[in-house]
Amino acid sequence: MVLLFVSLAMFGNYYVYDSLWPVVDLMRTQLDFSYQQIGWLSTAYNIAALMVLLAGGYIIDRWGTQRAIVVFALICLMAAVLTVISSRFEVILAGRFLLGIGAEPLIVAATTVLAKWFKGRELSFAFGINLSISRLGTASADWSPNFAGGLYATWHDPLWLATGVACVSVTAAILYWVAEKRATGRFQLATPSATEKLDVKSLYKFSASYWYIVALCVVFYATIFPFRTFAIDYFQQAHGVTREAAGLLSSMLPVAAIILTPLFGIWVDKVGRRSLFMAVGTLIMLPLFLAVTYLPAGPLVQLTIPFIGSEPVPLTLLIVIFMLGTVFSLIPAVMWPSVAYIVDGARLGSAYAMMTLCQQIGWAVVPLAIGILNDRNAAGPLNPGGYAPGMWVYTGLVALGLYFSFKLWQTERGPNGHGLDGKTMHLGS
Ligand SMILES: C[C@H](NC(=O)[C@@H](N)CCCCN)C(=O)O
Repeated sequence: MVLLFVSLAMFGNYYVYDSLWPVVDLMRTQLDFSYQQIGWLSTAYNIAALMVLLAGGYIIDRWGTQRAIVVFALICLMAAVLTVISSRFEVILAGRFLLGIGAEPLIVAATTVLAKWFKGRELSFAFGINLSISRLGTASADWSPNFAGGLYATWHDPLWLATGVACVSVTAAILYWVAEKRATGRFQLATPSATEKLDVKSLYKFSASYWYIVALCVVFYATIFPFRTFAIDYFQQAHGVTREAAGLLSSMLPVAAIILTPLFGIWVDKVGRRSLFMAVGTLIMLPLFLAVTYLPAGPLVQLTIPFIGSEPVPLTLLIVIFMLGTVFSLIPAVMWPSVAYIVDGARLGSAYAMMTLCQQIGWAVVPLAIGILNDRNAAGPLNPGGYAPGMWVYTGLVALGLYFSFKLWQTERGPNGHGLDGKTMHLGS
């Protein structure tokens, strides 16, 4: 029950975050927002998250996970309301900032709960379930133009729906509190160690391999999340597909991740070669953004997601997005657990906190840069070529990722390796 309720709280959290992307075109036409302003709505979340992550797990440790999760879910609900109640850009921006304050610590608190309940038992499986249910929130937001198409006459109605989903998140958080309270004393729970706290003093001791993984993490998420920010609008404007079809296409990323991430996890656990998998994933990703930009769209094919919708989409887009979804499953499935293999247990919290902090910095900068580039190049249905510079930025970032993953692979094959290129691995102390 704890896993279910915490995952439902995460479902709401991911839904609210991603609910903005299907209304980008409406915000541009009805509120006259520029792409740069849309970029700011993404960046504001990361700036807030950076500030909260710097405070570390202090609040969670002090309040306990029960109170912390309810409070963070309530902050997400207030953020959802603030994002929708006014047409003023500053108010919507404040809503996205508040969301960053609530959402990222909620993710940290949820991770702490899982560690508390499942450490020494089925922790990886519990993480997998939790991440899949969270990504279902992302997919549902992408599907909302299909199952709630009637709301898409205005930019605000879909965001009121997101506010309703945030209420589900708060309810789930309260139910988790009740469930854990009732279970206290009946189960022996682990006390999570310094999980997710940032211990700055110990950072200089991390190996080169760790920093290559962090660098890959930065460029990977600085590519994939900003691409998702603009993807639905980009498919509509540059490829002329409907919002419904664009939503289905965009949802291929989280849908692939829901299905493939656990499968890749099992595969990699079996065969090892983690650094090679990361390099191969990055290599597959390299041509994809240029492919959507320059390849012919190809014939229309029917994309059907059972119970959600069925829309005609260009074949080239479908193939590219499916490949991107595969990479979105492979790299996180290999990258995050790899850290646990090369950093010893006592410093794992700091290692993950540092990685998440760096992730936010890259993820903060790129949407803004893409927004500015789209505006400067007058990107739109009359000038689809205006989106190309942004696509080159993504490609440049992936090329950097390829360099980092190659360096990681090279290091791991040498005398300073930790066995990430080997077949079998043992977890650090
Ligand atoms: C596991 C990883 N999670 C994150 O990167 C979080 N810090 C932010 C997720 C925000 C999604 N709305 C992932 O999702 O791959």
